[in-house]
Amino acid sequence: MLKVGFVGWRGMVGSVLMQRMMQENDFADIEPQFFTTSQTGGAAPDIGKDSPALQDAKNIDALRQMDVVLTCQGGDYTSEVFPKLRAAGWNGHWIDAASTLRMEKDAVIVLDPVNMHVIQDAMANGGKNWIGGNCTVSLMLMALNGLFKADLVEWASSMTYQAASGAGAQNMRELIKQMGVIHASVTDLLADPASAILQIDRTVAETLLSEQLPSAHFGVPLAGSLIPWIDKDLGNGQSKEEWKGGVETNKILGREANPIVIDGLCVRIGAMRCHSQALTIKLRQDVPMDEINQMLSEANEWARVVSNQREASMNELTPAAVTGTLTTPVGRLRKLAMGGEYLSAFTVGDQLLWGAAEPLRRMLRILVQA
Ligand SMILES: NC(=O)C1=CN([C@@H]2O[C@H](COP(=O)(O)OP(=O)(O)OC[C@H]3O[C@@H](n4cnc5c(N)ncnc54)[C@H](OP(=O)(O)O)[C@@H]3O)[C@@H](O)[C@H]2O)C=CC1
Ligand SMILES: N[C@@H](CC(=O)OP(=O)(O)O)C(=O)O
Repeated sequence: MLKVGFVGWRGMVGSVLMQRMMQENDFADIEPQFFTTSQTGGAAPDIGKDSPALQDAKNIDALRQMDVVLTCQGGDYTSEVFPKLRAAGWNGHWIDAASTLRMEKDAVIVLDPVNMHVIQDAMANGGKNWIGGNCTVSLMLMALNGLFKADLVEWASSMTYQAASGAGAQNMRELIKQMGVIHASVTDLLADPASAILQIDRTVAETLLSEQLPSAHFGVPLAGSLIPWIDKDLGNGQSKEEWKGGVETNKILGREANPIVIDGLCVRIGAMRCHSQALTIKLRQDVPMDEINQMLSEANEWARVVSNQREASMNELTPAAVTGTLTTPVGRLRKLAMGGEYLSAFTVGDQLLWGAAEPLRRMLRILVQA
């Protein structure tokens, strides 16, 4: 059995990974060892089987005993520990949720329903570094897999509606606190059916910009507003999140030499943990809608086409409907007024499942079954 060291298992992404591994009985086929940056010697989590006490996640000698290290601890941890571990001669498999190593030459961005061929090629060539993709990119590729498989995408523009969870657990809490403060500022007015809506609106607008609104994590209001910038400013008008859309998509697809142009704007909205994206896709040819629907729905078992009708879109194509599930529905599919080669699409996916934990869990299974 492979000895697998888990780091970052109690964080938000790590907890979702633990839940999924227990649901799929993955722990039955590995020898787990849990690591920590803060509670060395503490008890391992309850995963339905005994595992030894927590070890120090910075202890290179302890990590070297593992066949696989799977980390959801974050980029700072990866930057500090990964080079030391490799320098110490460790030749095991490193599976990571953080972005740090994604664009390294010897790293594969893993999303096996989309790029199993890339993973298999790397394994055959001795690849050892397996990195989860950016959530927005992975969710877009899961939903639109059929079009990429058929090499129908000439270019795509993705306009995103990204959930608070992408910024971290504290940001999710802050979003709800902001909602609470906004509601509290107008509770009396709401209770009075005769109160003027413009009075309510004015009070809410003042609250959004007041000191009362908690904004230590987002820096600005998200509830009742949005934030049209995610991740670093690259200095050329593009955010780092937007840059990832192009480079990571092409790396996942294994087509860096012949890239598809992907670009757009990334926006944070007040959803909890589902990212949504509106896409304009330029097809290489004018393919009929029934063929497009079929390609998309047959591409993998999680992509599901939602018919482009009001009721279905409102009920099945929203963060509220998709949260906590592994489906990556795609809808609002129609040819745009620009012509038969221009397709619109709207997709939603759980940012912590296919967006973060699930590709890592499945990469571990691939190694276990190899
Ligand atoms: N959030 C996201 O959407 C995505 C995140 N990632 C990557 O995953 C990394 C981890 O993200 P995320 O899971 O959101 O990070 P968290 O902040 O939830 O967890 C990170 C670590 O913080 C420590 N920690 C301290 N206090 C607590 C607490 N009260 N509860 C739980 N953990 C605590 C834990 O380490 P210890 O047990 O050692 O103390 C934990 O492993 C990110 O930095 C990023 O690189 C990747 C894709 C998406
Ligand atoms: N940046 C993403 C979340 C994330 O962690 O992305 P990455 O793994 O590429 O750093 C978001 O804010 O929604």
